[in-house]
Amino acid sequence: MDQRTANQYKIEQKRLDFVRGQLAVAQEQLGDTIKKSKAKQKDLESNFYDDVRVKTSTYEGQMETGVSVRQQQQLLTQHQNRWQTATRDLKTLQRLEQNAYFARVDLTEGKDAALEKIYIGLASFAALDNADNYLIYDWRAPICSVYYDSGMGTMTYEAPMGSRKVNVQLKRELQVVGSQVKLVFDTEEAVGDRVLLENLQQQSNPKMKSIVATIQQEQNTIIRDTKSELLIVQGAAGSGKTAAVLQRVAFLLYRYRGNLTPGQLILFSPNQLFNDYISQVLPELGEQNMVQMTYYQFLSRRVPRLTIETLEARFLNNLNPQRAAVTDFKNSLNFFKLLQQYAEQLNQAGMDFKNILFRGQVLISKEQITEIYYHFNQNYNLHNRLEATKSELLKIVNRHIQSEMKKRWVDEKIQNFSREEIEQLTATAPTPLQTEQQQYQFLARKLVRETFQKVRNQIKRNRFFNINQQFIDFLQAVPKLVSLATVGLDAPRWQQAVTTTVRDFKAGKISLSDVSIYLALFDLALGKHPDPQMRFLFIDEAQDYTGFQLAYLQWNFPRAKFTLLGDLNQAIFTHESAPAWSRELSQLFDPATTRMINLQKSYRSTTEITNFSKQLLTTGATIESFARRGPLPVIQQVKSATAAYQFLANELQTKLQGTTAIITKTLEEAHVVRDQLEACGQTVRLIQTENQRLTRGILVIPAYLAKGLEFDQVMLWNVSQENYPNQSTNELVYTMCTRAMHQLTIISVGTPAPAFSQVNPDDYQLVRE
Ligand SMILES: Nc1ncnc2c1ncn2[C@@H]1O[C@H](COP(=O)(O)OP(=O)(O)OP(=O)(O)O)[C@@H](O)[C@H]1O
Repeated sequence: MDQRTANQYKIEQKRLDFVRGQLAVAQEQLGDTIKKSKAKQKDLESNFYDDVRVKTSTYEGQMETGVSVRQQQQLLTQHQNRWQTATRDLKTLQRLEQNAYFARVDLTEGKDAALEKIYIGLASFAALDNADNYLIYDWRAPICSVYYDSGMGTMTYEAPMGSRKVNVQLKRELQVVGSQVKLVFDTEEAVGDRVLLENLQQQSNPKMKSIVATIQQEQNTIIRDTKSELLIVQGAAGSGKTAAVLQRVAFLLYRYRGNLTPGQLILFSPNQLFNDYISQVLPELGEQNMVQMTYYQFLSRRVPRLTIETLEARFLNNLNPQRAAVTDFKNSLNFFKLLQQYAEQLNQAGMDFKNILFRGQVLISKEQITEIYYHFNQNYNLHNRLEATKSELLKIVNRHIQSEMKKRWVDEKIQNFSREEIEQLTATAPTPLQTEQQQYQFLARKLVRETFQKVRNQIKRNRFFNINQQFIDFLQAVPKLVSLATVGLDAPRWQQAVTTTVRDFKAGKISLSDVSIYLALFDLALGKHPDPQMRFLFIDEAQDYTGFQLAYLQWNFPRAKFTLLGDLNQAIFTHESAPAWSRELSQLFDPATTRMINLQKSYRSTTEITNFSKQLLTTGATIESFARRGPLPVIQQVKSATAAYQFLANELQTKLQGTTAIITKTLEEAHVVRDQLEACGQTVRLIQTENQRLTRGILVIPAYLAKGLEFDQVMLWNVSQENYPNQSTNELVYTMCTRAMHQLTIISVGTPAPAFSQVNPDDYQLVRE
């Protein structure tokens, strides 16, 4: 270390010592506040009524008592809030104590201004004697943006009041662990490759980590965007789309703090395993997780009685190259528009209702309901029409009470009541029941009212709307609404598809495309108001969403700004309609407020793995790898399945560390591989549902569950010509290969898949048995 560098270390160490000193005092003060406020709260609670002036004999006395109780409660809440806030702040300081900051930027803002030294960390911390003197800046503070943007000298950053100009004179990476400055490194660039490389070389973890210290410039743009209604992040596998969006959530919560809660941000993720994988990132940054769910969960919680096609079934169906034109049509944005058009027409005619029953008899017939529904004038919209109908229906139910009271079943029930039961039931009578006649009337009314309550609830919950029939009616009506020829279909083909859907539906089964249609129809026909609260919506692996689904989400969350993360090269479910995806988006969102950011650098895998994988794609040329080296991918060609298992078992026993995934095409294959490896004496864990947890060690996992995840070593099971015969599976092979961080081994029983013939033979090692 030269003298200059040694001096820099000394200066930084001295400053760190100072900051840690302040942190220690601040922690002590907070600890004190917590102790005192808790004690005060306890004291107030135990003496609550002693301290309240209780006077109840006069009206003034009662008023005074009320005021006194309220004051006492306010005091209690104040103390409670105080220690809760202090506890939260203390946690932040404890995090800073472990890692005070990770970067420094020296800059001047405005002519003749003094040089400012900005230290960037996970949270802000001000000097004890001067609240305006920030010793540490939160990485999300507007000024910190210049650290992540490239270059030095004059730069601008976006502050809430507009753009600000600064002159950046120094960018310094710092590695601080507890009380020690471990690394000081000046860089001219944005975030130097050195720390990034060091981070990426580490072994993977079953939980994703935050990347605040090494956010790259394009990622910074994604994180800090507040203007776009639609932000599309198209990026290669491993380019940090997911990482960036999680930091974006943290940024938004900071930027709009006080006005935005984690419950107003929703992330749609590819599967439950992925949710588990990313679950620690936000807590690590001191924020709570946003709402997280899969699209499947979003729908299935509303249709508990229907069995929706599973992720696996959907994947297997889509592997079939003969993908029905019908499904493509149903998945399109146009189909959503058709549905809207159909729902609009329901204002004039065509709503399907069910009879409202009471004790097995028709109380209000569907014809009667239809008549009521359509007798309101043209100005009613679907929502008002329904509400008005409901209140009419409730009135009718009430009118039935009088006649129902005279029915035999009522009389029989009352005659069978015991003395105690009668006493109990009449205890709530508002006026004394003088005669037996009065008592009888009271009981009969009560009985009938209670029995009608179920009917009332059904009305309130729209149970008289026959959604199942409406859904079938809609499918039948489609040929009248659109010329099937324009979407590459004809009447017999459509009819056949409808028959299959109806048959499955009657058996309680429904596909993922159909369930979206079913629920959208339910919402539209009933004029449901969408959710106005959600402010930001994120979709990971958005390339797997159909135009219909995106339109339905937009309809559901009309106030939310959308961020879509996708890699059109990894469209596992909808690959053939990938180009349609972007076209449909431009119809859903105003292009003027849409921004598209392309991430081309892949951070996950070594240069060797990235170079290899990108050649599997015709469009892969633009993907760059981050300069991290490793061994060449290996294609191991063996003669038989037995030899393949033997090879796999040997490999697993020798050189593996960290996480290893054996990725198979289907779940069925995963079962076989697990059983065979166990027969060879190797312990492995099978991931067969998305509800399992990821752990270290060796996992066997089908491709569709490995989406979005990463592992130190990846072994692809049997990517042979036989198993992956054509081009349509190239994207799947690409997705599987790009799960590997350090090492990739591909096993093939017999000739490897044709996908590999596109790859330069120098970029992998072919080992033949
Ligand atoms: N700026 C960064 N600093 C450090 N690590 C990063 C950075 N960007 C990405 N990474 C790491 O690269 C890996 C891949 O990132 P991520 O999973 O976000 O990529 P992705 O684009 O969502 O990938 P895929 O589409 O394949 O799911 C992760 O381990 C992530 O932590």
